[in-house]
Formats: sequence, structure tokens, C-alpha cells
Amino acid sequence: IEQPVAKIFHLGMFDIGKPLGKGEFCRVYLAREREQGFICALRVLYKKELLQGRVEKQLRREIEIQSNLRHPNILNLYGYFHDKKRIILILEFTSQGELYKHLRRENRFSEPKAAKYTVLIASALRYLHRKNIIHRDIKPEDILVGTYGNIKLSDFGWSVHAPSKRRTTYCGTLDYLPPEMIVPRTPGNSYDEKVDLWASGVLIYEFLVGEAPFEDTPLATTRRIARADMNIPSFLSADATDLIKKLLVVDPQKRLSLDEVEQHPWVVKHCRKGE
Ligand SMILES: COc1ccc(C(=O)Nc2ccccc2)cc1NC(=O)CCSc1ncnc(N)c1Br
Repeated sequence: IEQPVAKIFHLGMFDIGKPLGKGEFCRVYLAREREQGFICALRVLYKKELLQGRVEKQLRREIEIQSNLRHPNILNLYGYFHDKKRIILILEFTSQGELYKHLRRENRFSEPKAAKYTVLIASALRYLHRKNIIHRDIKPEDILVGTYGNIKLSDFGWSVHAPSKRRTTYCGTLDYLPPEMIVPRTPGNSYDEKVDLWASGVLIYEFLVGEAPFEDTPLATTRRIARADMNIPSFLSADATDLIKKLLVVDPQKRLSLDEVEQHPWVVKHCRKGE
């Protein structure tokens, strides 16, 4: 789909179009590569800010990891370049933008739609976990929607994201953090990929209810997460309720595995293969 890239300025071999992200920290632009007219999203990061935020190491590690990922439900990082002041990430462009906008507009998703998204996210997580990568940051704000409605896990580099208006919590939301990252029982609070299963439960809840299960004041949220203290509205089907309850379990080892999520009746019912 040809996207109008009204040329505002150019950066390297790219013509820069409209801003895609908002907020002073989130400089993401629609761009077209000059030679082949290749459409992409460019994320511009200022070295000064990265140094202040001491995140240049995290960014380097992330670019290293993300450059080797290839999955239909993970936003592609094609590469990067830098000039004196900036580092520019060359990212896959998704024409339908951020999933959280769709969720806010529709208030909540139907169960079939939520189940379809769940399967796609589980498939991306399985791919990451097989490579020993824990995403840790799965929330509607970090999921993008492609042209044909398929979704892409992205990593907005939370540390450079302004405390977004979308969540009124300081420096990223607590809503998606699992108990073991809130109340570290084991010294050095070691956690494993089960944190992504907890976050998947929070995500399914938010898809179906329209708000996160532990949304509250920061203090109350941490208390409720630590006890998995949520109430599931009665309009959710029994299967959906069952899946959420089996993911939002305090003990990480007792949470469902990705295989069990994909084989859960709620998912199977709504996502018969090939539909
Ligand atoms: C693989 O995707 C990333 C990988 C890495 C980082 C990142 O900044 N890491 C990072 C930055 C600083 C410090 C530490 C980590 C960010 C992303 N992703 C993004 O920034 C998403 C940009 S928004 C957007 N993108 C495409 N199409 C649209 N319609 C939109 Br809206």
C-alpha cells in the first residue's frame, strides 16, 4: 500500500514523512528509502538522551538481539545507522499502528478477536523463549497492528519512552509486572520466561474487559498483583475466565505453559486452524 510520505526532511538515504509516535521522546517517522522507495518506520534516538538515561548499553544489546529475530508477529528491526547526534533504528512499518488505540476505540475486543491475538502473541513468545529471550514488556502499547490485522510485538525501549499519558503510572506501568518482579521472594529476584505468561494473562484480561486486572493506585496495584487479587466480570465466558485464572497465578511454576495456552479450550474454540 503506497503511503504518502510527504517529504519533510531527509535523513541519510531516507525521505522522512509524518510522525508515527507521539510525545517528545517518541520520535518515530514514516520514511521511504530513496533508492527502492522502500517504506519503513524510523525511530530517532538522541545520543545525548541515551547517555543521560544510561541506556546506550541496553540499546546496543537490544539491537544485537532484535537484528537476529525473524517472526511474522515480531516487529522487524532491519538495521540502524547513526550520525554525530543521533542513532536511527530502521523498523518495519505497520500501517494500522498501535493496538492500544484500537482497544481504547473499541472499548474491548470480542472473544474471537482476543483469542486470535492471544494465539499470535503466544507464537511470538514461543519463538522468543526458544531463543532464551524474555520479552518482559508485553502490553497493548507495545503491540502494533499490521496491514492485514496481524499483530507485531515491538519493544519501544521503555527506558526512553516518556511516562506515557496512556498510563498514569511513573516510568511505565506496573500493571503488567508479575508478583516475582514486584515482591522478589528469591534473592536477586531471579525470574524466568514465566513472567511473559503472567503478562499474557493480564493482556487477555485487558482485551476482554477493557482495563487491566490490577489497575489501581500504584501501591494498591502492587498489593493486588502480589496476591493475584483480581475480579473477573461475569460477562466473560467460562473458558476465558478459566484461562485468565490459570495464567494469573502467583507461583510462576504453576502458570500454564505456552503449549497449554494454545491448547486451551477458549483458544481452540475460537481459532480453529486455517480459519
Ligand atoms: C523492534 O522494534 C523496536 C526495537 C527497539 C526499539 C527501541 O527503541 N529500543 C531501545 C531504544 C533505546 C534504549 C533501549 C532500547 C523500538 C522498537 N520499536 C519501536 O520503536 C516502534 C516504533 S512505533 C511504530 N513502528 C512501526 N509502525 C508504526 N505504525 C509505529 Br506507531
